[in-house]
Amino acid sequence: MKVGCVKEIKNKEFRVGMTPDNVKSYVSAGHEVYIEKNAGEGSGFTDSEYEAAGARMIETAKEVWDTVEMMIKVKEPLPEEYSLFHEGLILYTYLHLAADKPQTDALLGGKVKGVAYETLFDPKNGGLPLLAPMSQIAGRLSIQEGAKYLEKTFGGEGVLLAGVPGTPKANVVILGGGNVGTNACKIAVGMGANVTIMDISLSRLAYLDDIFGARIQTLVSTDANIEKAVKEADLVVGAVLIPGKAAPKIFKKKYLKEMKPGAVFVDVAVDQGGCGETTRVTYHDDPIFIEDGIVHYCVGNMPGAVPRTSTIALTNATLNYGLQIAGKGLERACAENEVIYSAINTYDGKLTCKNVADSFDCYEYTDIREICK
Ligand SMILES: NC(=O)C1=CN([C@@H]2O[C@H](COP(=O)(O)OP(=O)(O)OC[C@H]3O[C@@H](n4cnc5c(N)ncnc54)[C@H](O)[C@@H]3O)[C@@H](O)[C@H]2O)C=CC1
Ligand SMILES: CC(=O)C(=O)O
Repeated sequence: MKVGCVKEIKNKEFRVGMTPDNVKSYVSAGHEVYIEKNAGEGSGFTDSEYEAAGARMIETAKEVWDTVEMMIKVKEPLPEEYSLFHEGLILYTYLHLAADKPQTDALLGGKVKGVAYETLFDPKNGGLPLLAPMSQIAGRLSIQEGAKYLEKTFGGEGVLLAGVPGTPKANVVILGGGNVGTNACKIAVGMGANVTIMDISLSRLAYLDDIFGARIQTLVSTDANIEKAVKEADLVVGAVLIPGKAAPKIFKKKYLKEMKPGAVFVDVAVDQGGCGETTRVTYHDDPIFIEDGIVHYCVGNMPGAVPRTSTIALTNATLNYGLQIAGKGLERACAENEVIYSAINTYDGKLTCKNVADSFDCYEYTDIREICK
């Protein structure tokens, strides 16, 4: 198959969909690989490394889009890229459609086979194996960024997470105890903060209680518990997910006025629309805004800040499923490994992810198994 990769065009996005080592794997499997010149620059991969691995380096993104049967990216396509879609193209990337109707319309209209990293569910491989590595990174970064924006000169209340002997430690409240939440917890505990983590899953809370023991407080995520906890919080991390769906708005606007002025809210779940009523998307070059005295950090591509680590971590996970899809074609890859069905969000003009369809009122859901054969 002809597979390829273009330079990401999202604001301050430096990750890339394929490394030179990935290229070697695709070429060894008999595929032709097309890479846009300078695509790997932001992650520290040079054109000559891609060429040595067997890639054909292409001058423009348009030529790559026009040539390939399978495009391997990191972020969702942006409006400037919609006109480059062609019928039957396999687009293997993060899509986050529940937060993006224009993109959903473009993929359906272009009859693109949209294979979304974030909904691929593989119970034998950790649940959401193509989301997990970026969630690990974003979870860890959420505390690093939160600590920075708690500094007075960055607009925060002027509190050090760990405190020092004789002063109170900061209170960190984490909403959602999955991959982002667990990694945020690890760093916050490591930095010496008081950590409270909430989830709707009791079994997840039991797991967190087992691994962190007395160093954290676990609570069921209810409106009452959230309202009580955030009043005392210095840093709140939004880390909830219902795969494919728009995030539930559990961090309410009315809480802001009851919180400490200068407290920070890092909404990692912003890529699924955000779990804060006051969340709006921000970018790395202007990552915060202040509403009702609370600093909001809502960057939808947090791992893009550490692209070398993130590209390697992401492609470690995407390579194996990507090789299955390229090697067998999407249809046979699904038939032989049924977990891949769960990643297909759009196919032949139909919306095939139930949770995405449920997040909108306007699309009919089609069962992918009925049409992808
Ligand atoms: N902004 C960014 O750069 C990045 C954003 N993300 C996003 O972070 C979010 C979380 O991802 P993961 O941790 O990997 O998901 P996950 O599936 O591992 O964990 C989500 C957790 O949220 C819990 N949850 C669901 N509803 C809840 C509620 N009402 N209250 C409390 N907990 C609730 C679930 O039970 C689950 O344990 C996703 O939207 C993901 O796309 C991930 C990586 C990078
Ligand atoms: C998960 C995601 O959207 C990201 O890593 O940018």
